[in-house]
Amino acid sequence: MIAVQGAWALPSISGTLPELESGQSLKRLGFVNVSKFDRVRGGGGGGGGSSVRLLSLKPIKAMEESTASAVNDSATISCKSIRQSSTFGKSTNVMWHKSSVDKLDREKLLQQKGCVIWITGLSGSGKSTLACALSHSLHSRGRLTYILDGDNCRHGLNCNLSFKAEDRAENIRRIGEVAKLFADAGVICIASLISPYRKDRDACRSLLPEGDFIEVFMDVPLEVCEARDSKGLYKLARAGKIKGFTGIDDPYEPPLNCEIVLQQKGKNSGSPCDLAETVTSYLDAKGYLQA
Ligand SMILES: Nc1ncnc2c1ncn2[C@@H]1O[C@H](COP(=O)(O)OS(=O)(=O)O)[C@@H](OP(=O)(O)O)[C@H]1O
Ligand SMILES: Nc1ncnc2c1ncn2[C@@H]1O[C@H](COP(=O)(O)OP(=O)(O)O)[C@@H](O)[C@H]1O
Repeated sequence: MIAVQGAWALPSISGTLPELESGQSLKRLGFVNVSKFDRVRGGGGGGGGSSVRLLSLKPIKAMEESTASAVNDSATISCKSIRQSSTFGKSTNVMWHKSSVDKLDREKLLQQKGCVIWITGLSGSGKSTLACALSHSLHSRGRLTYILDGDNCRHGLNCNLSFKAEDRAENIRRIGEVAKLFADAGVICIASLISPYRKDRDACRSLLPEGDFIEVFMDVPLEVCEARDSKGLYKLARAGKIKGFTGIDDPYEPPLNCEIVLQQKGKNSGSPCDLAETVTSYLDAKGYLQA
């Protein structure tokens, strides 16, 4: 059992050996890099087990100093903030805070590399189905994934956005930013949304380090998507009951140079599991399935 009091003020962190001695549990909590502890015997438990405590940690105030840290021998907790404030869009006087636990630490813990798999294509091209098959396949191999589905995100995060071009752009920008956070967390993030405009997808790509944005194009002809029409939306669009439907009276710009193209032209052009396997093999070959 580990007890940690207060997120910024950490008067004591205690636990039992060998949990704490290995540092694993604390690392999992994301607070400290620990190599040495003060040991406290007994403590009224009667079980004779050792317990370990980090003593004399000073409270950290994140905003006050450029580097706030609490040191006890070799145990250090730190939170660095860049002193110079900046402006981002409408956010003025904002500062970046850097934690002592970084992406590499999290990737080591998860034994994988965080990245974004961006699945783009027409409605009905199989984006959501591939996202689910891929997530299932990776999960069964012990890899942590998370799906950001366009349809699903429009139920909450993006419920104030329509399908006009600037709202689609904002939808994609937000999902791109969230996907970036997931990748930074070490997660294999699967974003599945039409994302019809090249420049919006490229903007999301530019948020990530080289190689970490893997664009997957569901290359499925409109006729095939329309024949599937699993939600009946093409029928409504053809009847003029939905305006600005992608592929009917709204544009879709296919990628020019993406990492993976999944073509489904004929009837037997690959089951969702086959398609997921293609993506998994790519991730494996590029080293994303190990730390
Ligand atoms: N006008 C119009 N055009 C396209 N799609 C429409 C539209 N209106 C509603 N829908 C439904 O919304 C889903 C697409 O949402 P996305 O967030 O992926 O779209 S976008 O990336 O912002 O273009 C899409 O889901 P998928 O079929 O899974 O692609 C549709 O169910
Ligand atoms: N690889 C595939 N082969 C044949 N049918 C598929 C495949 N992937 C998806 N489908 C079917 O196509 C329809 C649309 O799939 P869906 O994943 O909802 O597409 P999207 O998310 O792009 O709108 C569903 O009925 C689904 O069962």
